[in-house]
Amino acid sequence: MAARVAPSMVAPTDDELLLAQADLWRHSLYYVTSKGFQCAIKLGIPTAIHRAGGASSLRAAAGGGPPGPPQPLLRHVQGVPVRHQARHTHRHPPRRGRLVASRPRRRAVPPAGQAPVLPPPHAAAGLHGRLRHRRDHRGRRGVFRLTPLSWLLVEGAAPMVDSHPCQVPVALAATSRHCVEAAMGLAEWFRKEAAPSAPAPPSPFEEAHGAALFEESMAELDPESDAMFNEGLAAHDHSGFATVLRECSGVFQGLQSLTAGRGGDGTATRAIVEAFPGIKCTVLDLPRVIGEKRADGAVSYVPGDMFLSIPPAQAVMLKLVLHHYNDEDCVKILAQCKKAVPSREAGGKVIIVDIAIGAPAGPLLEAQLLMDVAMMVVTKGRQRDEDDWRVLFGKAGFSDYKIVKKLGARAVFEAYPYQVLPNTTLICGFCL
Ligand SMILES: C[S@+](CC[C@H](N)C(=O)[O-])C[C@H]1O[C@@H](n2cnc3c(N)ncnc32)[C@H](O)[C@@H]1O
Repeated sequence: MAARVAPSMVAPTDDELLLAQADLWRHSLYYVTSKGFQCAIKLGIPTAIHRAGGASSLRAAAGGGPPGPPQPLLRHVQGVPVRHQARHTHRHPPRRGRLVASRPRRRAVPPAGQAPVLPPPHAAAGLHGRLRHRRDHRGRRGVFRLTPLSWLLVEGAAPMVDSHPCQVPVALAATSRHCVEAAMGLAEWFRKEAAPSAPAPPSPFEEAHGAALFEESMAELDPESDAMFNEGLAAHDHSGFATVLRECSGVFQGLQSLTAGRGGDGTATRAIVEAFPGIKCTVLDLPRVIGEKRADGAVSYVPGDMFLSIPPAQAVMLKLVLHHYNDEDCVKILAQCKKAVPSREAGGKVIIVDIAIGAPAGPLLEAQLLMDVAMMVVTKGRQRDEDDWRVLFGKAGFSDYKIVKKLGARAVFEAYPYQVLPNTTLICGFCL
């Protein structure tokens, strides 16, 4: 039986329906962009172009001449992170190739009550579009060169760009079957989440694989995949930290001591000491990560659980930590931070490096929104916008906070404990 159209409903026009059909194809097939991107990385195309001196034919980059991958196949690899070196002459500076194809259309703010349309996932990579054959100034066809993104994907060398370790492990982890399978269970997971009486389910990742990402259970279940995820995590977390130290030097200047909560292998902490040799730094991480190590030049290592206690210091740094957790757990962690630092007057503060959703519309905002969904799929965490951060710091009992600087999709915050003034009650910046 045909569905009836209520008199108040206005049916879409033919043109709208034709566009809707194209939208349906796009939304159904965006995964191809991600998988094409993965394919380009697995073929080692950025590395090969780099080895060839920065410009190469795609066939050569993807495995040499015959019998390398057939050109028609390569042409259809979506999201290859390279661009054409089209008509490079001194008079005409190199033009960008067409790999960054159609820009996502601006979407109007949805009417009240209507769900916003999430930006197209592939747009976050800013890479979609087909390779087009062009000739360079020597008449060679299909010559490609590295884009800024492919600089991050060159393997086998020291970081190509200051403080940006190779991001191949990040891309391979994010596009792995583990993450894709977890996302495929989202509808089932939402049903469980919404069930009124049932306990909240674990993350979709844990539901799908029976182990929690970045936790002991994953190492026990599948050590090889656990190692892959941890490698991706380290590359992700360390990328761009030198920029933070340069651009936000005031956050660290004058500090006497700092504890890095969930400090991992201490790479970021060692970079702090290198840039600010006067700071006595401590890395806190789980016993299985710290092992027997207790000191490494100016950095001390303490095994422990930050939910239980954090080694005291003038500042505690939580770099890319809180987005792994829901608000309840964040409040517990921040409570331990407050115990670990002195009053604001004595320079006590918590330094937070994390995403603050709210970039202007475009690739940065799309990346932030996709990272929000990704955290929901793989952990129990989320990304937060500025309002969420304000509410969280308030709930955790901090007197005030400020965003020191936004750097790309991330932001650097300082949160201050209550200021205790003589003969006064506590001052709370959130209430004044
Ligand atoms: C995403 S964090 C690393 C981020 C790190 N702050 C950075 O920016 O490089 C991952 C680390 O958190 C550690 N970790 C997880 N739970 C922890 C806890 N309860 N207490 C301390 N460390 C923890 C893990 O062992 C892992 O090394």
